[in-house]
Amino acid sequence: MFLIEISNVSKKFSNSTTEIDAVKNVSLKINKGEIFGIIGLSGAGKSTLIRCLNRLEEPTEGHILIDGVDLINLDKKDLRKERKEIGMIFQHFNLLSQKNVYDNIALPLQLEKMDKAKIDNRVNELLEYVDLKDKKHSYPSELSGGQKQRVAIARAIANNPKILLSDEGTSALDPKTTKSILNLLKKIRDELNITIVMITHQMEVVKEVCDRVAIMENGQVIEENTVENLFKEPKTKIAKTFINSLQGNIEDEIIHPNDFQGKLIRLSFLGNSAKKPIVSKVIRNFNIDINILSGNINKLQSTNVGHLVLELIGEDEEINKVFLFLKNEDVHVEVI
Ligand SMILES: Nc1ncnc2c1ncn2[C@@H]1O[C@H](COP(=O)(O)OP(=O)(O)OP(=O)(O)O)[C@@H](O)[C@H]1O
Repeated sequence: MFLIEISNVSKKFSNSTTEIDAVKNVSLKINKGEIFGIIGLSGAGKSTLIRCLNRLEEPTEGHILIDGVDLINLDKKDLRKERKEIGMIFQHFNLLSQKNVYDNIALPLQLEKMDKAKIDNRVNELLEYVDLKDKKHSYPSELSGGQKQRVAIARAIANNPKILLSDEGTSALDPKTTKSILNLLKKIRDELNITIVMITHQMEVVKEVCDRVAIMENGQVIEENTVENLFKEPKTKIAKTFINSLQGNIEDEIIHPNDFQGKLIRLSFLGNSAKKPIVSKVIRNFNIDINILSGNINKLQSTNVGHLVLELIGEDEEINKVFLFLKNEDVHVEVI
């Protein structure tokens, strides 16, 4: 069984003059222990969708099942209970500025009416877990962005939820701090077995931690893929644009097929196929010339994905033989 089942969820915002379909008929299934990314450009509907997952936003249609329980059918009291299973972090941290780090983390435990000694134990344990023991008495204004997000994460997992939602949780952070927060999220998934759903507009985040990803555009999910396959064989144009936005993937901007006389191809290879001397084999076995135009490699959670853009110069018949050879070597070929 899936831990989260989003089925046919839509959300309309309307006022007297306009109607906006922020989320349109989205269905997704997320496994226990997964880190699932939802990526899309601004306005795609990501925030609205993730907020539907704990009913911070009421879906206009559809169902949200958490461990088989449909949140949509719950009354206020049962919803409050179910929400304890779903922690959430935000781009701007949403800490209480009047309370210090200790009290911010203690808050959800106090709401549970846990006794003081137990709260003290749990908060100290959480401070240790997120590596902020020395900031216990500091106020949010005295912390860096990364430290604030660590406090927010400790608060979000204080009640041992099954799920952690991240609404652009690293978008306000610099790349190094982003990495350390993503590592903390990975640790939370690995050690506490908390399922994480994160929305982001950064492909770096997806590449770094996600197992699977859904791409949203105009309120709809237009592609759902494992991160491996997304990098190897993106199905949609927007997925390709996101991948190309990563540092080093600038081929779209500099390589135009019209500028070359030969056939331009883009090879994608995963894991083992990345280790084979493909190019030299092609040159040795076929009567063609090769011009290497660009290459890069992306390190994903589980494997590496390499891309190589080549110009093949030779007879069509020979080039077709090369395509067949590459296919047999488990290399994906796209003619640009
Ligand atoms: N409370 C609201 N009332 C009216 N329209 C809204 C509301 N919240 C979101 N929208 C609209 O719904 C659409 C989707 O917005 P949403 O914030 O979900 O997108 P997003 O992908 O998260 O974008 P961003 O990354 O910029 O936050 C947008 O057109 C937005 O203007």
